[in-house]
Amino acid sequence: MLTSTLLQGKALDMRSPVLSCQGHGRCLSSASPDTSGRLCSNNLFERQFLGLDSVSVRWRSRQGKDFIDCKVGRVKRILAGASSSGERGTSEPLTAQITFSSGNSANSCFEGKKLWTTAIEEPALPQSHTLTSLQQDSVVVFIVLVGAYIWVRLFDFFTSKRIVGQKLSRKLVHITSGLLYMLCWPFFSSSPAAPFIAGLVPLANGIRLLVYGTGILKDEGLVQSMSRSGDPKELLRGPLYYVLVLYTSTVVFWRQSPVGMIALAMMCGGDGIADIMGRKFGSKKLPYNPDKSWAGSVAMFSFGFLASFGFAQYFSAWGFYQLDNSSAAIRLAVISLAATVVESLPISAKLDDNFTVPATAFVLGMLLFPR
Ligand SMILES: Nc1ccn([C@@H]2O[C@H](COP(=O)(O)OP(=O)(O)OP(=O)(O)O)[C@@H](O)[C@H]2O)c(=O)n1
Ligand SMILES: C/C(=C\CO)CCC[C@H](C)CCC[C@H](C)CCCC(C)C
Repeated sequence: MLTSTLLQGKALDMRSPVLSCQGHGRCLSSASPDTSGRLCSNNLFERQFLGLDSVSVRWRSRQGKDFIDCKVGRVKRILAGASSSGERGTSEPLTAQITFSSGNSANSCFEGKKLWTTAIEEPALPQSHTLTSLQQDSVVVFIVLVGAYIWVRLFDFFTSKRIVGQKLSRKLVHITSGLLYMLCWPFFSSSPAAPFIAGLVPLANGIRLLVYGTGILKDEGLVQSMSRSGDPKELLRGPLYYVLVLYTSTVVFWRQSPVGMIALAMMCGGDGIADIMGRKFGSKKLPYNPDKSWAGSVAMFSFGFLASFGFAQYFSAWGFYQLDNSSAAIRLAVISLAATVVESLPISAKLDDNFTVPATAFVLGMLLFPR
């Protein structure tokens, strides 16, 4: 574990954080205040470091002649920089996202845009000791691809053995596939190529749906567990939209923004549970749509909100972003309500829920959770 010693005797610039010099490496002379840090949303400050594996930060803010010690900032995430080859060499710059907060209003400790940075020269680890980003992503994507194939085959089996009815099987695949896929996102590397490698999973399943949906190949089990009517062409609608939304959320938003996660939580969790609860308890129909019910919509709002809030905690725990829980809860509730209202409209015949629900979440998510 690295030990840390704060830079001593540095006349702190107004509201400039002091990055500690730490580790087994040799501390180089501290760099001059560097304005290259990028002010991220939600109190994240991103800064490229040379050769660092970890930094610890203490942010002090001067108010008059006194300093206010903010809560010790901590490194949320070291995002390994990658050279063109996608490999991280020890000489490659790293990006650390660091959170700051303070005993008083965060702003007073966060207005600074300058960082004192201290680079540490570290002995280059022999390549054999470090799994390169590409190796890590290749292993993870292979595991998830196999997992996806087995997961869908499992429901084929349950359906064929009549352990689970065809309608319920389809909905369980709908609910669980995307959420399980999202749970795997943190295991990919922090290379810029990682989301595109992870996106191979929905892409491969989309190709599978195209091949079986167009009849190029036949697979009765897959069709039964993925369609309502048993018509292979149905794979080219709801299921195909579903994997396209998974792919879009992965490559456009990935884990750095909650927007993609919210769309998947609403499409997979919310819309999926609406069907199950609506069919079971949906005796009271909506006044403007006899095909949908209050039970289904209430279930969609509740489960969609809980799923998105839960995944927000999950990704925050991994350090990908830091959300203020009360503010995030309100924004997530607004998005969940909007997506639920859109899903309840009598438009499913023309516009598939697997398009309208995530589209609503994408638009509102980008407005309420700007990058
Ligand atoms: N708000 C909702 C949503 C669904 N349902 C119930 O669930 C059934 C299927 O809902 P729907 O969203 O139409 O699912 P599908 O479109 O069939 O399935 P998918 O979204 O996977 O295409 C509806 O007929 C209804 O009985 C409901 O009662 N209330
Ligand atoms: C029936 C479905 C939607 C209609 O509303 C769901 C279709 C599911 C896809 C065919 C399979 C998707 C697999 C995921 C991309 C990856 C899941 C990985 C995880 C580890 C199970």
